Amino acid sequence: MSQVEQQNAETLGFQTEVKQLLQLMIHSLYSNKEIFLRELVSNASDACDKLRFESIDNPDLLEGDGEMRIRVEYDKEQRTITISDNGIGMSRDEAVKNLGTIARSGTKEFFSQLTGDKQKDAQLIGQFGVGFYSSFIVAEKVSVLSRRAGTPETEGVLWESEGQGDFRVAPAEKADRGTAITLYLREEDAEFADGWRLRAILRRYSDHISLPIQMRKEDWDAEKQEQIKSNEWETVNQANALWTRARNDIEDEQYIEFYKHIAHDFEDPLAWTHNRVEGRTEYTQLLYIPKRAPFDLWDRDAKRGVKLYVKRVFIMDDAEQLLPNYLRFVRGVIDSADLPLNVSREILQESRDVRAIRDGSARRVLSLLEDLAENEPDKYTQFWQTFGQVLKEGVGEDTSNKERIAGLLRFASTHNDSSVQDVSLSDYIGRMKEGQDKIYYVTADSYAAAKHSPHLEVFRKKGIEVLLLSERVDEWMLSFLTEFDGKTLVSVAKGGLDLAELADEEEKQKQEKVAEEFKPLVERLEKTLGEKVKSVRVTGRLVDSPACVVVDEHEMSPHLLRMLQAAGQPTPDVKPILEINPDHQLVRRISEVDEADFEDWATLLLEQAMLAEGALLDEPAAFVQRLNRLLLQQ
Ligand SMILES: Nc1ncnc2c1ncn2[C@@H]1O[C@H](COP(=O)(O)OP(=O)(O)OP(=O)(O)O)[C@@H](O)[C@H]1O
Repeated sequence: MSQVEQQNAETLGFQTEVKQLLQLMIHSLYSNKEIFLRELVSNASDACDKLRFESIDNPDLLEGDGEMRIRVEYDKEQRTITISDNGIGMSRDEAVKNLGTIARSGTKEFFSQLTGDKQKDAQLIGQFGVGFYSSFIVAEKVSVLSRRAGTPETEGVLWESEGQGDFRVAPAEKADRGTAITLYLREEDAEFADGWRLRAILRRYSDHISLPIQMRKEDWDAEKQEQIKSNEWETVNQANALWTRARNDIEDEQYIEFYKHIAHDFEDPLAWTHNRVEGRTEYTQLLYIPKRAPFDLWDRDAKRGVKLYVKRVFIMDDAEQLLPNYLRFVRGVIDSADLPLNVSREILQESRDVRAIRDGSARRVLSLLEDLAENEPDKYTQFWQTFGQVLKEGVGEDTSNKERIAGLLRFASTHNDSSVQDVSLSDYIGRMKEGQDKIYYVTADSYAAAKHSPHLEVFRKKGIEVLLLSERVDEWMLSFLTEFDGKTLVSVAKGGLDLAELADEEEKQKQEKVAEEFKPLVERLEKTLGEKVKSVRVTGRLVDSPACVVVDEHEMSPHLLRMLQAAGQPTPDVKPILEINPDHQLVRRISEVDEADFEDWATLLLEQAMLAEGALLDEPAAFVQRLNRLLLQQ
């Protein structure tokens, strides 16, 4: 009979998401079952870290025992494994909340991305993190006996579940604080209740855990021909903080496992950097770049990934002051030798040491990225695809490193005619035409809109490269990035575009002549369109399109205006400048139409220019009527 089937026991349902996660996990993660141990040891280690931190202010919590440790026991006959820790433990309410619900940011995104394809979903689950629930990959029943540090022995809790729809909780006695989790293994998973097997898994996945992980010592009994457990405990991992070891003494495999522990990620990291910084502020940093984006990457208030330690004592998770926001995808550990142990978030905000750590860490991450970009371009491309948009925020956020961040940016460009963002500003400069001293770009709502922008026509004709920008953050970023390596960045959609530098004498003369010739039409258009435009002028920038709209150099681009409007922000009233292509048949035709039709033609010219540029028309129905009227005249 189950231990929980007694008085005062309560049966509660799992949150729907937990049920779903359990189902998915059992069916998707069967090929990598042994990870359950890593997850449980990782939680046990976190629980000890939390207690150590809370006990700085409240030493009574330690109940006279400050030696944290994790123990792993097994019973072959009973087919059980028990993982116990003397960490912070859980009260009844905490057990119900923590082991019955998922309250993590990104949960909604995670569930919305599931496909039903086992392999893909397994990967997603890995990214999301399975934690405690991974016990059910191998266990048909799990029982958790826990008591929060500092509470009476009678206030323990026993939690039990078969990992189906519900779980049971009941009050329980527990002499020592902390948590003991017992897995009742499924018959087919009995192999895990074995000393060799458990030791091997612990060494493989949990060697970096800084607390001792202990198992009962075992000796070979020649007579019985089996391993006999003694009462003595032995430590089976190295049990010192990985980041305190010398780089040469750490295998890549160990770095990778450590990453999985701190980042709660199944995937290997993309790259890492590990350094001891000496001097006025002393600290050790071990920082990782993940391969995949977490589910809450776009949530600027989501947890950050850097854990703060002070002299190897865990202080806090997601210490946002340790890295600038635009590097929020970085995971890792920073261990300071200077900060006080009782440091609070408020102190962190003001500390000079923290500022030094933050600057130093940002520089390290940028060096790591520069190194990847130069020496491992494939990895850098992967990085850029995943986190490029976040890094772009740095151009505006981190003035002291602006030039370095700009050097790391990658763009789609007319040069390779593909949506892949792999052109750097230096690549662009290296390909500049003779006489060209500006970096040209276009911004639009999508790659396709950017690529087909009428503003590009003359650049195509002259073979001048233009960067194609279509991410939301781009406009904002460009307002900070006006120059790179002494070259100004110029939007091809802004009025002041001076292509004179690229036109020869003959062309210039021709343009002036044409402008004179079209003066009457320009004036007529201006009069007819009135308030709808700021002005009308002849342009040399178009080849295939009859007209386009531009804004003045210092005005907000139409794309930015639209983004602000969509976000409900107030926007200035910016009127477009209509530019017409004197070589286009339609433009020639307009100069010849009857006065009665002229307004329709003029308005249509403006409207189609706006549509081509990605704008929404104020009166789309009127546009359609106008178009139909003119079509029927043919
Ligand atoms: N050994 C333990 N001692 C105390 N609390 C624990 C222990 N194991 C789990 N918990 C509590 O249960 C919560 C849920 O654990 P779970 O492993 O599902 O998720 P997590 O550790 O928060 O995140 P992840 O899924 O990324 O590992 C933990 O956040 C912690 O509060």
